[in-house]
Amino acid sequence: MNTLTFDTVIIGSGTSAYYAARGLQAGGQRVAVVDQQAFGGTCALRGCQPKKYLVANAEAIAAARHLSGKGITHAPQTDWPALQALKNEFLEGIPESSFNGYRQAGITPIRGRAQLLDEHTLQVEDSTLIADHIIIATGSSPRRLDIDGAALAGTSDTFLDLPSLPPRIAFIGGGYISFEFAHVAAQAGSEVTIVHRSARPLSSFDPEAVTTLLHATAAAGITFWPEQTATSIERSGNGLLLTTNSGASIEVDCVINASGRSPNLGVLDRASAAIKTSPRGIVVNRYLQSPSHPSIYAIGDVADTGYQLATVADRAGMLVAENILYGNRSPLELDTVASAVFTIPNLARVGLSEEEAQRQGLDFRVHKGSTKNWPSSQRIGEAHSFFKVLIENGSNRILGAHLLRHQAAEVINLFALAIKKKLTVGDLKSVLWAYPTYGSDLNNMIA
Ligand SMILES: Cc1cc2nc3c(=O)[nH]c(=O)nc-3n(C[C@H](O)[C@H](O)[C@H](O)COP(=O)(O)OP(=O)(O)OC[C@H]3O[C@@H](n4cnc5c(N)ncnc54)[C@H](O)[C@@H]3O)c2cc1C
Ligand SMILES: NC(=O)c1ccc[n+]([C@@H]2O[C@H](COP(=O)([O-])OP(=O)(O)OC[C@H]3O[C@@H](n4cnc5c(N)ncnc54)[C@H](O)[C@@H]3O)[C@@H](O)[C@H]2O)c1
Repeated sequence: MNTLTFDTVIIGSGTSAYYAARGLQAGGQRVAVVDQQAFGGTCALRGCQPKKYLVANAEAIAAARHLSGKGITHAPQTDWPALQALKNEFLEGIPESSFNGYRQAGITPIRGRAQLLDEHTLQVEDSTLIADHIIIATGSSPRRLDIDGAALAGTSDTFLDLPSLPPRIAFIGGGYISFEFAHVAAQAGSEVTIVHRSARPLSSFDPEAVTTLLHATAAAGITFWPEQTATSIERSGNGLLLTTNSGASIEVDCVINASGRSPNLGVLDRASAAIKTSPRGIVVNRYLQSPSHPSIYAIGDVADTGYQLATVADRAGMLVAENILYGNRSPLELDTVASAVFTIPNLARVGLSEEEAQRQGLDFRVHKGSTKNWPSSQRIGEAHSFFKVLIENGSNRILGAHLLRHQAAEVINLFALAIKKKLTVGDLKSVLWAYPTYGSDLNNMIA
């Protein structure tokens, strides 16, 4: 048994851990990063980045399709194995460069499964690690489906690595992953169904924008099945039969469970200290510290912050380093979190929803509409679009923006800056944006 001591040990090597480790090392600490899987974490290896390779392909196909008969004659087709090769080329080497990058930076990378024993002690395989502070950055995993035949369903990891594209795919869950992958699969030629348990999918986004996305989703050939909870999956001939609570069933070649992600709390299984958790993760104060165990901090998807986004994970990693080095002084502020679903077109939001602004009793006006008659939509054959901007009366500040259109994931960042910096309609209009661009269309959304 080997005993190693550090100032701080971080469990997990994902994006939140990266920023925490770098910050602590720069502050002079002896830091270790432990991971049981390939180094690099979800975003780089199994999430945001590889996904965008598939999305980029789908966007190219859709762009040509939307202009079919309007100056484009031969629609391109996805070569799925070649697309996978391109994505895998990007992934190759990330785990080793992540591991070696830590070492070169003077941070100790350790491979193995970590188990918390008490507030300062961890077991990693045959080693005991002792540290003044422990940061739990263990991320999240696909939620287990509690239905017959659950093991027949794949996860987002399965979809990202499919060697060939199944002709028929069903996604369980009406969230980010189902919608993004459904659009990818449909553009690549699959027959796609999304099975969702309630009437409204993507519940954190503006309902009108989501309704417009459902029109775009239907136009892309995707079937959306609302108010259907998956109850069983069984083998049927060469395929799978997915049945729902209404008794309806669908035969497909592949089922992907995208019904949400659960925090990875297995790290606490042997802990003598009762670290407080909720179904959303480890309970933390605004400094990302366990309220009952001050030597323990949690960041990223495993922390109960209400978000499972890479940007929130990164920010938490940076702040936790400051809080450990200098005493709790940097709270996690989540007032301006821009978020996008990479469907075709993108769905994006930042700031307050209409409902939230009403609940806060704010005096505001709403600018909303479609861009489909604007040149920026017409020149790309964009048939489905929606925007909604909330502007405070009196101050003329932007309170929230909700976009469903081409490049929405980029344009939402302009609104994020406006909200963060409390810019007014006048401030935004005083900028001479590059024109004609999707960014410059912002002027027409706030007028
Ligand atoms: C398909 C998909 C697409 C996504 N797309 C986006 C996007 O476009 N934009 C966005 O903002 N977010 C996106 N996300 C979310 C984003 O990936 C996560 O919010 C982010 O990666 C969380 O980072 P993390 O540092 O908390 O954990 P992770 O990156 O998940 O890292 C946790 C690490 O901890 C390790 N670990 C767990 N338990 C132990 C243990 N006991 N001992 C040792 N190691 C352990 C794991 O092996 C893992 O490597 C996506 C997620 C998925 C699944
Ligand atoms: N673009 C991005 O930023 C991005 C992309 C992918 C994932 N993510 C992150 O990862 C998280 C997990 O993604 P996700 O899509 O798995 O979860 P999600 O929470 O976005 O959506 C899951 C949906 O599945 C529904 N559901 C649950 N059980 C069901 C059942 N048995 N039958 C039918 N429907 C069911 C839920 O009501 C929910 O709406 C997201 O919340 C997000 O934070 C972000």
